[in-house]
Amino acid sequence: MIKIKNLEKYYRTEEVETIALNKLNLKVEPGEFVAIMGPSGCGKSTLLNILGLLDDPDGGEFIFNGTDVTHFNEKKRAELRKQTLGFVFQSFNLIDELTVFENVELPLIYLKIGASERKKRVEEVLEKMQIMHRRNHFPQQLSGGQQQRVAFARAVVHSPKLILADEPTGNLDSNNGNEVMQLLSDLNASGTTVIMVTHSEHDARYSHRIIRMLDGQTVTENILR
Ligand SMILES: Nc1ncnc2c1ncn2[C@@H]1O[C@H](COP(=O)(O)OP(=O)(O)OP(=O)(O)O)[C@@H](O)[C@H]1O
Repeated sequence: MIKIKNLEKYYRTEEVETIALNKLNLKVEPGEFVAIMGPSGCGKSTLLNILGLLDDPDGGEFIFNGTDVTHFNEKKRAELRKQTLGFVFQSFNLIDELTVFENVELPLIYLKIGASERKKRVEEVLEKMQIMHRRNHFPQQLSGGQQQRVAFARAVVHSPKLILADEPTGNLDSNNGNEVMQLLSDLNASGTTVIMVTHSEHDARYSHRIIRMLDGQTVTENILR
């Protein structure tokens, strides 16, 4: 699903140049659940942004689903993003002015799916995430755990091939955190590829493989199952 070769990313400010990714190599097969770990500043978010087609690399090669996307322009990246990717963030990133239902409906509106099909799919996923009873609430009226379940519903409502999760339990207590990790595991068990950045060894143990990064490179790998 993902083949990355010698990936490079630099950040230049007036005085300094930071090498965020230094000829990084990575392969992820369809159906895998991979955790990415490493100290602050080692390049995890930079890598996740490139994997999520939110940013482009300065060097190297990125093959996604058999297509070379290294030099895709923003229009092509956005198209691929909305069709095939789902994002889950530490800060949930829900839109405060929209209800639960409307937040989850958004990816389907972007895909120009009709209203009755949207309603069906949104209700289905809200049921699955056990948050249907809050469908007309606004994000601020929900607990952290409930907000993350809504964010999950939004991430998966269009059945993406790949879920990218950035510290998905970072703002949750351990009960809600475990629930969210179980949701990720269930999604993965039903065929969705998952790549998750985490600082938590506990969360990483839900994955199949832990990739450890240092100074913009992958350094070790632990195969868990
Ligand atoms: N927009 C930017 N401008 C300049 N430097 C940046 C920018 N974004 C990231 N960097 C630098 O690139 C390096 C990698 O950052 P990145 O955010 O990918 O690390 P990280 O592993 O995700 O860290 P954390 O665990 O703290 O979130 C760091 O040295 C960081 O300071």
